[in-house]
Amino acid sequence: MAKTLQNLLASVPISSVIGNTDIEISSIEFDSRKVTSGSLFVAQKGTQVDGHGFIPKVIEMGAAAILCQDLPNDLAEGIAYVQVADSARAMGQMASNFYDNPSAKLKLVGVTGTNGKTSSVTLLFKLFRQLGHRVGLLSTVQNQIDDDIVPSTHTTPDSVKINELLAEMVRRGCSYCFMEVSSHAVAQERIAGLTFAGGIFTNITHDHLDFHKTFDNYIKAKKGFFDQLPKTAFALVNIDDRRGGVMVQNTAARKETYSLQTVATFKGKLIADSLFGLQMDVDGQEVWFKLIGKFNAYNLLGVYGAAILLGEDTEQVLTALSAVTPPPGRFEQVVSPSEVVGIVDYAHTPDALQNVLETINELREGNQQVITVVGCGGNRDATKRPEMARIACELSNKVILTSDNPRNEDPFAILEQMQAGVSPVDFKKTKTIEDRREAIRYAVSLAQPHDIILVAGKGHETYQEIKGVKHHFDDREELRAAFE
Ligand SMILES: CC(=O)N[C@H]1[C@@H](OP(=O)(O)OP(=O)(O)OC[C@H]2O[C@@H](n3ccc(=O)[nH]c3=O)[C@H](O)[C@@H]2O)O[C@H](CO)[C@@H](O)[C@@H]1O[C@H](C)C(=O)N[C@@H](C)C(=O)N[C@H](CCC(=O)O)C(=O)O
Ligand SMILES: Nc1ncnc2c1ncn2[C@@H]1O[C@H](COP(=O)(O)OP(=O)(O)OP(=O)(O)O)[C@@H](O)[C@H]1O
Ligand SMILES: N[C@H](CCC[C@H](N)C(=O)O)C(=O)O
Ligand SMILES: [Mg+2]
Repeated sequence: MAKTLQNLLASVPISSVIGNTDIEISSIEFDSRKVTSGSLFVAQKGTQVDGHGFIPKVIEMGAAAILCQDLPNDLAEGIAYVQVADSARAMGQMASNFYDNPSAKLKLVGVTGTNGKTSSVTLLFKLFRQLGHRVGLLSTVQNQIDDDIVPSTHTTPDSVKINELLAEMVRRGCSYCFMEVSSHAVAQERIAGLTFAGGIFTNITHDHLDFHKTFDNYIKAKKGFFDQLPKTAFALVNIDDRRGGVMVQNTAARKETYSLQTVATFKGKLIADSLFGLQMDVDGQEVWFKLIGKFNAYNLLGVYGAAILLGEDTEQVLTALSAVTPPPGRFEQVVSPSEVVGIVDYAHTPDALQNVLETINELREGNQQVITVVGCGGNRDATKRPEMARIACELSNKVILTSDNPRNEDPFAILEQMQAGVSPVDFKKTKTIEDRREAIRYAVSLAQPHDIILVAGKGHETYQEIKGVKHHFDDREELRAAFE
């Protein structure tokens, strides 16, 4: 189909059009800096600036058309203007049209929830490859098209990027794509216009209140994903989460559930959990998995359920899934020569930190001490800071509070907010060392053979972001170096 503005507007609700829509569009851009000759520029109202202010500039740069919510007072000659109620939403549909609706040409499954998205989509990706399919992946750690890795900048990319990647997946013969759907992505309409074959809900707990303001808004954003699923899709929810039912109350999709506690479409039971893996009963069959912790029992069960709903065979799914390894930076172990167990984990929310520390406490022997190194990100939800420090103290023998991507905030101010969550009794077990490298070295200096050091919050990340600059930093490398 020719990429004319007219064609790109198929299924887009329009308020008004000025100018000729029978023109070729070379690209869709929402960032003025990327506009070239023939681009459609999408003006969006962001959290920092209003993209409408760049309209005169992009016309100078050669834009052929403008998609906007507010028409400018001065209209330029020879430019097409399309006014819509929500430019981000319209852009999603237009991006799908631009790339010939790739999401409808493969089976696209989205995973949403506060924790477990990366873990679940990575398990699905590895599982479906094991089952012999060509698969795509959109995740926090990386995007992947069959064998090729495409670096990831967001948990969920913008709608143009999503469609570009999906189109490439289709071109390369992928029949499935598993993607993370963040709450930001739903709220900012990054998934508008996509055709999903299924959606999975893992859980919802405290995070991102800086962006969504209230927990209710955050729930609504996640629920928004299920509200827009078509009736041909499945909506698979963790029914053990209090909000599992609410998520799917207004969905047109087929509702399915998974649980470790109650009656559900997919029922599991945790039999044993150790530092080497999990033993579970899944729909009446006993299976060993290579992942650790009860939270991963949930991820595995959701993944298993989705695979069955996508038409795979139970036996084959369980056999393949039992061999799958976790994504990088999720309970990743780095063991020292004296057998101090370092664990690098991406727990960056109170719930994740609690889960991972509870898991460690359940698995440790009586004489193993738990030393936790943790920080909280700058320019992110500040309410989780005291909570995470409190949880770290409650569940560890020693806690070192440190920095985790301070971004544009003062790292010491973040640390003070963390310290506010430490009770007077716990104060003597904490130490604050702003420099993360020093913090990790100090933790290692305290550890006796067989002790456990949890380094939480950065997982797979290979940088420390300070004032807009990403400095190379990798918790796993730091642990290895400190162990030497
Ligand atoms: C808070 C947030 O989500 N911000 C995203 C948002 O930026 P924004 O609303 O602040 O944009 P803005 O700077 O105000 O600009 C408004 C508009 O003007 C345009 N502009 C701006 C400047 C210019 O010179 N020319 C121009 O045209 C911008 O492209 C934009 O369209 O839209 C941008 C373009 O799509 C995103 O890159 C940006 O992500 C930032 C980098 C970010 O850090 N986002 C994080 C919080 C995020 O999205 N995280 C989630 C979930 C994390 C998780 O839990 O896994 C994710 O999905 O990654
Ligand atoms: N199902 C789960 N429930 C609770 N905690 C989990 C679950 N799965 C993983 N975790 C914990 O949360 C951390 C992050 O997991 P994961 O990266 O899968 O989540 P995510 O939802 O992709 O996070 P993000 O929002 O940053 O993309 C893990 O390192 C682990 O500590
Ligand atoms: N995707 C999440 C990850 C946070 C990871 C943590 N290391 C931090 O920087 O806060 C976010 O952007 O909020
Ligand atoms: Mg993720």
